[in-house]
Amino acid sequence: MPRKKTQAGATSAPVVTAVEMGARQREISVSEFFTKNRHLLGFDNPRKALLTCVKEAVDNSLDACEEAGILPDVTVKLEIVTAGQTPVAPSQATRFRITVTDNGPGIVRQQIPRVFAKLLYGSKFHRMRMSRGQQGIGISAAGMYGQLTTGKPVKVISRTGPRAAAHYFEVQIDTKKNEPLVHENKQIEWHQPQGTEVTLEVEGRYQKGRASVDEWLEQTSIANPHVRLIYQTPEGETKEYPRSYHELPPSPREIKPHPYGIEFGALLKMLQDTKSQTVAGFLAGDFCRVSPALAEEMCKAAKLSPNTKPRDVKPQAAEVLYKTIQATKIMAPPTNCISPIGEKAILSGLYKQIKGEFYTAVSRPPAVYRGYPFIIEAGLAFGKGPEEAAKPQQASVPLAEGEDQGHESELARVIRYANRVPLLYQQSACSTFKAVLSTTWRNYGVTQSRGALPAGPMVIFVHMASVWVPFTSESKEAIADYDEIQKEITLALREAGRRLGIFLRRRERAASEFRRRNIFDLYIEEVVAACNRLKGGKLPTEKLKEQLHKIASSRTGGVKTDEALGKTGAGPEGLPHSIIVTAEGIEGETEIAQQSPAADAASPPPMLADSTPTSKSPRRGRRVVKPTLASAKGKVAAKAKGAGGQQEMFAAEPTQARKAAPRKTSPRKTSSGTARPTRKRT
Ligand SMILES: Nc1ncnc2c1ncn2[C@@H]1O[C@H](COP(=O)(O)OP(=O)(O)OP(=O)(O)O)[C@@H](O)[C@H]1O
Repeated sequence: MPRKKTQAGATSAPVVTAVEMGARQREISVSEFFTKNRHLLGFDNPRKALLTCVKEAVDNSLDACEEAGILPDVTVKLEIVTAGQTPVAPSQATRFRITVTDNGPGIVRQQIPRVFAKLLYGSKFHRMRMSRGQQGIGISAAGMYGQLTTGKPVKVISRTGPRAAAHYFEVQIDTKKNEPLVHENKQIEWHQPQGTEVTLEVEGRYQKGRASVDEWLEQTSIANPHVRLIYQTPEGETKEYPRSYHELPPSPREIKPHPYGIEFGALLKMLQDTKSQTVAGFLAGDFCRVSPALAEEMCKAAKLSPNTKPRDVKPQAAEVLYKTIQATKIMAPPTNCISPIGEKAILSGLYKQIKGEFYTAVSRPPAVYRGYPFIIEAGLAFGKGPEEAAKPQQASVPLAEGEDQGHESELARVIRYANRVPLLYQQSACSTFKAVLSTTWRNYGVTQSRGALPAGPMVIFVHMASVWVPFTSESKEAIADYDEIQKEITLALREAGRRLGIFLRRRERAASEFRRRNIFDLYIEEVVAACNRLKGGKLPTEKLKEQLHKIASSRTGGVKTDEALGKTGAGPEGLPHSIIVTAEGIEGETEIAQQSPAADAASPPPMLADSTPTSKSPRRGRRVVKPTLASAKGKVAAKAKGAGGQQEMFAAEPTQARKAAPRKTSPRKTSSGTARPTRKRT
């Protein structure tokens, strides 16, 4: 190799000629690229890699079930793989076997090798329809990671129906070619009539807490209350997240691209690829919201004959057409391609998983970014639950001026979702998190330091549903900061915050009125006795007492105070899609709160309550709710029929409007078969 001499006479590094450089040029396969850059796919450290593998497999199972119209039953099993016989503690283990089984439609035999061992191969990338998966990378990347770290192939069992045979495959990726290598392919006996089971062996680390597999599954259950999820932890524990919503989300429709959403290059490509014979036909047929009349109008404005063959349109004419399209008023894209979670299901999920005193949910109307329709949803769970709230405050040291109570300094927790999938990493890069920070929570009665999260026992839920979620990277961890998206999230959070503000203000006012009333009530006995003495014992004391109690009540807010404190069973007035939990019972969307136990009755005993709760969101587990009464306005109250029983009885009981149902404690079986008392609200 020629070496150049520097001016000082020393020999420099070898010089390479263009020919030599040319000889080194090589195509890079997508698998090779992602092998080197696996951090881009969420495999940057063993703990995160374990989560990414679970996430990709579960997302696919849920997508497949929903698309096939099947209520998903998904099992996730994490097992420790040891080299020798000595058992290893889960936190010390470095290798895991992940098995995810679903009851979905299965995968046809011919497709299995490419689905699991070829990057950028999938059914979702090219269509405009909401789904968890988008890119066609996820599960094959997880398989590739397993292959890279343990050398083991992906094992797949799939069956497309009870009459079809179950097929077992072992596949790996040929990373040089990005093509599958099939090591095993046979028919087997499988106990499931239909579905798919994927087994991956990977290097990983299991640690509970924030951004763990446990947290991800818990959050998945919040946003997907129609899913029944069973999780077998590496510790050998089985947790079940029961189905609390028995309807599938409405199936999203596939739509065509909106003209505003495409870039010039994409238009050129579409003109070449279209099956339409004329430009007008192309515009009306290949885009949504373009009628034949509008297509003709656009052609006219672009000075292009509507009958021109699309392939004959020259780049210059195409550019004029592109500008014309952008300048034309076109209806926003249809939104039936998106399936939001919905206020009821969000409330149900939050109520099921998080102990609190106030819950609310907001679904915004559809909006559009870059031609892609999207919907933002927000939810709030506030408080620690009435049991915690009722606990006597610890004798505390007097607070200095401006100093907060202990729980006040606890920051809110934000749980983020994209197309129903929890996002656990890169929080600060996410548009949802930025919107939470920029919301002025002080306006809603919550303390907040400048540029910080609001303080208090609060969980803030944000969901973006779209046909294409703009993630900041292929690992799909944070949503990019488009102005339209940011604005919608802010509006949803403001509405949820406004409702929280109403609840807090009302509760504060009512509590102080109630204290005042108690003081009046205390003196009524004394006053009546004194008056009676003055009148020589001839006073109708009971009547006077009753009158004085009435006055005390009306002077301290009357029924309104009782309502705000949850003492009447009336719903939270002026707070739509909300639940208020008080020591007396629940108010508002009581039907939602009742759905969990009903669901439980249909499925084996859940073990959720047995799992360790996270510090800021203690899990509710299964709870028997005993809402009190229907208000005189005809609001319904739910009757609990006993522990774990079906709780579908909703009856309007206007006559009982002031009688609180007695609450009992009844024993209930846990998953392990031991009796556990149900929660008692009083
Ligand atoms: N359990 C399953 N049941 C049915 N089909 C499946 C299952 N798992 C994967 N598939 C099919 O395999 C394809 C590839 O899955 P993969 O996870 O690689 O990509 P994706 O889900 O399309 O997108 P992303 O990379 O964003 O996750 C899916 O599009 C789906 O059609």
